[in-house]
Amino acid sequence: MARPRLLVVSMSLPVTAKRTGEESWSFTMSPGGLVSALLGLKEFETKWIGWPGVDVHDAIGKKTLSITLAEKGCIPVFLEEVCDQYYNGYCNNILWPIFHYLGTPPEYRNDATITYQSQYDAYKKANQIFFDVVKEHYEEGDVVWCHDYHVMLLPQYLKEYNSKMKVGWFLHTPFPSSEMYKTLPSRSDLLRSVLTADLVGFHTYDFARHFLNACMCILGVEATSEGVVDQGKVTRVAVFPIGIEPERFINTSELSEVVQYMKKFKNDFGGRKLILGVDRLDTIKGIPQKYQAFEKFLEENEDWRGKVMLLQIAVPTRNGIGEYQKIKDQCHYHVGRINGRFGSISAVPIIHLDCSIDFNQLCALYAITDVLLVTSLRDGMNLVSSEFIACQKEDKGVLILSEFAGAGQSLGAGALLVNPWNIKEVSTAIGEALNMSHEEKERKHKINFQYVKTHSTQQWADDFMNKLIEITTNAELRTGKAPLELPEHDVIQQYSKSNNRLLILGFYGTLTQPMKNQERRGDGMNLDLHPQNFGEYNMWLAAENGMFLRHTSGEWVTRIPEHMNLEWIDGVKHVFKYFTERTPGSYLETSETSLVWNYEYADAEFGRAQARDMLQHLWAGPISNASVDVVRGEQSVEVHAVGVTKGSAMERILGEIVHNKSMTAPIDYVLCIGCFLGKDEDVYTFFEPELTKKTKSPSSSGSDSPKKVSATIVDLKGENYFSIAIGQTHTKARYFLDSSDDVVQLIHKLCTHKNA
Ligand SMILES: O=P(O)(O)OC[C@H]1O[C@H](O[C@H]2O[C@H](CO)[C@@H](O)[C@H](O)[C@H]2O)[C@H](O)[C@@H](O)[C@@H]1O
Ligand SMILES: O=c1ccn([C@@H]2O[C@H](COP(=O)(O)OP(=O)(O)O)[C@@H](O)[C@H]2O)c(=O)[nH]1
Repeated sequence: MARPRLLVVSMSLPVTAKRTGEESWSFTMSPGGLVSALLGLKEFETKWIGWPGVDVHDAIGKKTLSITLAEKGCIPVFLEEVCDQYYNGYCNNILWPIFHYLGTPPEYRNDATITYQSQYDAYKKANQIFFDVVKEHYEEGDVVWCHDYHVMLLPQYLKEYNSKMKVGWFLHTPFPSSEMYKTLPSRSDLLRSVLTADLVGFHTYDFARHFLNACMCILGVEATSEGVVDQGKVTRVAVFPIGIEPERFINTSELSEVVQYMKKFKNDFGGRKLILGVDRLDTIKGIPQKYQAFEKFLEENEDWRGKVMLLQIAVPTRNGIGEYQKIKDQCHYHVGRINGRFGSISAVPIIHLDCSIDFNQLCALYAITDVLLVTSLRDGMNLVSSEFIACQKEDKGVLILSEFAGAGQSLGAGALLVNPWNIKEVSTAIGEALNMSHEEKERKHKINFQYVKTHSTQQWADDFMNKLIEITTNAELRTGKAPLELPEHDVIQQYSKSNNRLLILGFYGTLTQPMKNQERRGDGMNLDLHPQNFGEYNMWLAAENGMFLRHTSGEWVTRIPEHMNLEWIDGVKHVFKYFTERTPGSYLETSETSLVWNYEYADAEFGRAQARDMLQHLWAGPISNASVDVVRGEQSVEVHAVGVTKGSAMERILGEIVHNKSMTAPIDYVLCIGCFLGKDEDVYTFFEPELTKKTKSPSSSGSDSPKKVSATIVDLKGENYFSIAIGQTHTKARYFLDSSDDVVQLIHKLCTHKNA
């Protein structure tokens, strides 16, 4: 299959432009791992849309820059006056610290024009500008891949413009715990927008889990292992750890120019062991902590003084932000102090460079490094670690890696993992690395080299794109369209023509109004699915997702599958009871396979807050390893065994009904109406295989026979099957009805027609 064209959208283009004349431009590579990684995307026809790193206000400038960038496959986004409050403000002074657990910054107090709101407005405006550029260049079939926290509103703008666009969003930073994320004032808008994408990707499982948790706690939507389900729409959430382009580093480190650099540097360093740090000069990289740990090491290991040095490449970044200027001063302070303390006339222990370096020199440094020291306080991935591994030569170095970098999960096995806040621990790790045996270094390197070689950036992009294409293609095949208006005439016609009819009706929201507090409190009606409410009808009642079944004239029978693990129930009940006692008006509904905590009669705001806390307790405790689904209802939290869906119960229910009814003719009419959660929508597709096959005799149950229902039981073709969702725009049902009133009217018409 031909690969679609890829529109990559990120804040920064891979090159930063500098004006050299009225119509001329020069370029340097933009800093950071995102750019390094995406430059490795070779197998897609790609256009890259982003900010060129410079403000351009005149028409000639914009035109000439656009033409020059087009030769590099890049399309500029001119952010002009919003740039400062957008990039330095909302993105890097609000989102970045929150996403990296550095806290929520207070509003600026010394400039009334820079407020939280003004920065968020700039963020919205900038995302709108990105959208305008994508819209201008989008061609049908393109995949739009949005990158990072700078463009969280873009998926929504794109989908509102064209719901068929294939849109992915990938976050390169950590996604913080929901406790941290929920401090962000615009938390809901950003989540809702991201959820409009078809696929949402993260570097690690932790980040994905935090995101799902935030969606559940803040938006109250259902989160499953597949992603987020909201009003029937599923947003897939998955993990794609990024890599590097290993060949680029391996090959470069073999160039003769690089070998020359290696010799030169070794000579310059005078035989001392080299500890290397390569980071953007960012608050998250823990550079002051690194210096303190090195100082501690020198303090406690007199023998090593003069025999080891730390070279820190501190790549300039985000100079317009006060915090970044402060961190520079802090680093300089530590370097001066430590060099003063442990330096000699011939050498100082730390070399700190406030600049980026040439790629060949970087590879040469990686190749001769004895210890790469990564002390990020938080880091999405940290590609420097992988680059170092790729460049290593015969005499292997050791990777000391912060456990708070995403890379810790991938490269931890071949590294010394440290907590960068624990100065003593990092200092000890430095000693361990410097004293490590050759064999141990080889062993560790081998593990990581294997990983780095096989998890390339190309692989990462392929995985993400393949998943995105698979999801969007399947979605097209599965429904291809929104549900249709119900052809009422056909429903009635087919009903009257048929001999053996099956009507499957949901209860809450289908036969009842969706209930709000006041309504239920007011009328005092008992709306439980209780046989006494249906006693006069000849029908079957299924409760608890089909786990219990009875005819109105009979007794309840249990249909719990054997081997269903229900060990989690006691622990969950304990947590539910705790919250019931502390939330006036809430109550607990228990059953054999599920537990529901309902706060519909509690104070709405407090109930929601309690539900959020309860979910945290559940995830951390009783359900952390259990096979359960957690369903967050509008005013309830439900926990039930995995796989307990209405569709999976259909087979059992049907078997029971058929058995009891001693059916002679196959079912030739099915009407299935409901207002179900996403996971229960399989009830609509349960009969679908029947529609595509011819009715077979009981003896011809060959391998192509649908597994679910015997051919003698059901005879459906398509025109006599109607699946109907109430009030859902994304659904597996074929048709929709607006409300339960419509359901009642429809049933009424079927009855009168029959009786006429
Ligand atoms: O463009 P800047 O503001 O100078 O920032 C540079 C990039 O920093 C961040 O990089 C992240 O992406 C890397 C690759 O996935 C990852 O390894 C690293 O841990 C992250 O910090 C930022 O997310 C990018 O958008 C910036 O371009
Ligand atoms: O002078 C330099 C030194 C390093 N890098 C690159 O910057 C990236 C840093 O990526 P990482 O994922 O480690 O962290 P980020 O800066 O994205 O937070 C790596 O690809 C480095 O090769 C750079 O552009 N210039």
